[in-house]
Amino acid sequence: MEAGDIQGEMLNKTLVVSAPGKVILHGEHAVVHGKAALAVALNLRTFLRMSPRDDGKIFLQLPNIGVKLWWDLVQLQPLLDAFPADRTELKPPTPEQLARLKEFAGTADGPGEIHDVATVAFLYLYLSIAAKSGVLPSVELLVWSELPTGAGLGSSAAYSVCLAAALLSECSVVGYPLGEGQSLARWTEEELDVINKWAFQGEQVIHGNPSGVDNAVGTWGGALRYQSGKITPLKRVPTLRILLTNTKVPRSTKALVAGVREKLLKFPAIMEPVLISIDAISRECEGVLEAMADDSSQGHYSVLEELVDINQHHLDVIGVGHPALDRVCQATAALGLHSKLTGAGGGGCAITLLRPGPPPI
Ligand SMILES: Nc1ncnc2c1ncn2[C@@H]1O[C@H](COP(=O)(O)OP(=O)(O)OP(=O)(O)O)[C@@H](O)[C@H]1O
Ligand SMILES: C[C@@](O)(CCO)CC(=O)[O-]
Ligand SMILES: [Mg+2]
Repeated sequence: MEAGDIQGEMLNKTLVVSAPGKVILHGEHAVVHGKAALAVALNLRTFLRMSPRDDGKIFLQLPNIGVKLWWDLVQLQPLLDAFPADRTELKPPTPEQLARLKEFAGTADGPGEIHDVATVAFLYLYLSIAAKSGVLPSVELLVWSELPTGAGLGSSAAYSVCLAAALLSECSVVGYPLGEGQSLARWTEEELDVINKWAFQGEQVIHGNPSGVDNAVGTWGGALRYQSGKITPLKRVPTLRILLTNTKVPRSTKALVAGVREKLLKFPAIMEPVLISIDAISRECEGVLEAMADDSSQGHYSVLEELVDINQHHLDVIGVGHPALDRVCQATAALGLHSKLTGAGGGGCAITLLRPGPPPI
């Protein structure tokens, strides 16, 4: 996996930002309930291009989901009263704010799907960030991704990270990343922290109750352990070869996360031990990866493969499996390989751990 992080580049007043998707090795869903997850940045990215306009309009083009919308800024002005300018610390989006934005999104001009949650996430970040300066910038934004949307690879997080970085730069909350003569740059650690916190807001609009692991990887890149907001970069990680299989079964992370919460409330004594076990799998895997950094003997792979199998069974128990994912697990098992779902599950992508050397197919 190629380490990734947000990159920004200025091309004659046009800002281009990109952020990586992610794969969760272990810990999905458990991480929403305070357990540890291990995640790595993918070499597939989301790109955002923002250019200034001088006609008092704002354009939003989201070709991956067929959205093409524009508004006159005077239409957005009345919404600002729902976005306090003196916002000192980041609070979750309020139901009232989201209701007003969903209603407003219905008034946009343009042929695209106007109710997608991505439009609402954009409006939420745009108004929240612009409210700090009170000036609504007239810009056009195009967001395009290499990532399949809704497939467990962190597409919503990469989308939110790009939006946050671009809008925070436009409103001078963070700097423009590029210095004189530079063609590619990243923001400072402090600025990345601000971008990550705002990206989490975007995830809250899209996901409802995200843990923050996805936007953390989209912001910081590389490989990391994430637990309850604490980001620990994994410094010594061996190169792992991982096969990604997209079942192409559509699903909603928000609905899957809500389903696990319901099950946890219904069967706490049954579900909590499963989440604790997933936490232990994440920690065990981290230890093995550290050991592999010095010694990539095959023995370590056997342990990693066992952890993949145990985690996949736990994910079935908490209700986020899918027959299509089972088929991937069975097909790879027939070749002596080990697979698990990645991300929210219920369809989407599975990961298969490959050993060094030629694949068995
Ligand atoms: N490139 C994009 N352009 C516009 N909207 C996007 C884009 N990528 C993701 N989204 C938004 O994110 C939603 C998918 O988010 P969801 O969290 O369900 O899937 P995911 O992030 O791909 O998977 P996971 O959260 O399991 O990693 C899409 O329906 C859309 O609203
Ligand atoms: C399912 C989940 O754990 C990972 C989704 O990629 C949700 C989250 O942590 O926000
Ligand atoms: Mg997502």
